[in-house]
Amino acid sequence: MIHDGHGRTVSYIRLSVTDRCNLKCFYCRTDGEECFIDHSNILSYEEMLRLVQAAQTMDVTKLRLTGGEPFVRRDFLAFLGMLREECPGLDVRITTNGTLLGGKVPALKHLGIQRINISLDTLKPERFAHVTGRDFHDRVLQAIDDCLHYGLTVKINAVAMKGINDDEIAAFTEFAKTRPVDVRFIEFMPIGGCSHWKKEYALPARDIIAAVSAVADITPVPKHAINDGPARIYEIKDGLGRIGVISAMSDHFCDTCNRLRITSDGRLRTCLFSDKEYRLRPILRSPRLGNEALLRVMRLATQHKPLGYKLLEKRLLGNSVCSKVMSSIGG
Ligand SMILES: Nc1nc2c(ncn2[C@@H]2O[C@H](COP(=O)(O)OP(=O)(O)OP(=O)(O)O)[C@@H](O)[C@H]2O)c(=O)[nH]1
Ligand SMILES: C[S@@+](CC[C@H](N)C(=O)[O-])C[C@H]1O[C@@H](n2cnc3c(N)ncnc32)[C@H](O)[C@@H]1O
Ligand code: SF4
Ligand code: SF4
Repeated sequence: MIHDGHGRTVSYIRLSVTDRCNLKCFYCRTDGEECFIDHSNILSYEEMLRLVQAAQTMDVTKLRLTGGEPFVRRDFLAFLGMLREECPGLDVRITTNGTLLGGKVPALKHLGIQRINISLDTLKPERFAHVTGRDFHDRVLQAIDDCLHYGLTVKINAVAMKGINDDEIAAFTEFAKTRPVDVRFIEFMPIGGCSHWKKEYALPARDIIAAVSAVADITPVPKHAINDGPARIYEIKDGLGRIGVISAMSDHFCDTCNRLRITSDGRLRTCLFSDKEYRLRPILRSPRLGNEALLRVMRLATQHKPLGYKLLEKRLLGNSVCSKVMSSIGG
């Protein structure tokens, strides 16, 4: 088990397989012009597999595949197959916008995917189109139903924004009451050079929980396992599902942070809020350097993993805590 300089252990990698996405959620893709990483700089699946295998030797047990939109990348299912074959025992999860899942859920099940996080900020179709730029609300609802039908564990991610979807907390609570899903409200984070974040959008977790409590009887669930995510989860009395909050802004969870991020062009980021990156691609592509060199950098990076909330307090970039957009970091 590898420890960082603040005594935390790393057991979880978030790997972005692409920076491309078929949606343009206004809180995430703030890059005005379409500006994607050049194909030649995107890691091949073989290179990604090498990174994952190296991470496993550092006792990483959980891998989340994210993006951009992971299902936009060609042969993504084949990559899942490679991971299943080459990394048995690894807990592989996916975070997706759900819009491209149509017809793929049986294959996911077959490939051993048991858990999936699907983003859905609103239960209103017109609002969905307004927030994401595409009219795909039906597809996401269908994807959630398909995943539940095939027995996958589903978490819903909803970025909570005052003036945008704060009037839907009761509706989402009902959604979680009537389906076996965790609906997690995420506080809007000021990520990306020209982030659209404004304090007027801020909806702190305590206000969300107060609004949920007004319509349901909820009880906090204690965290148990090292790989429990950053969400604080609440059971709903007589509900099939649960409600959660990811309070990255108002009540940070940096002291239990157990994760590293790798972008699709092979840059290791030790904190969502820090622009400091460690370039793994040149090592992967060097004919001279092997896994030992990769591991050396990964260990060194981990030692210097910061406490993100301190960067948030400083907010050196004005509105934003870091310059890279969320869709190219992976969330
Ligand atoms: N600040 C911060 N936000 C995070 C971190 N990990 C995840 N998030 C945010 O939480 C939201 C949901 O992330 P997911 O991709 O669903 O991953 P997760 O919450 O770790 O998932 P689980 O392991 O299923 O709980 C996204 O907006 C992420 O950016 C983190 O370490 N720090
Ligand atoms: C960057 S997306 C990538 C995966 C996939 N495209 C999706 O939407 O689930 C991962 C998560 O980051 C969240 N996210 C994006 N921008 C955010 C922001 N500024 N603040 C909080 N969460 C954000 C999204 O809602 C999503 O749940
Ligand atoms: S990466 Fe995810 S959150 Fe960002 S624009 Fe695409 S679908 Fe929306
Ligand atoms: S802000 Fe950085 S240190 Fe804090 S929980 Fe997120 S990734 Fe970890």
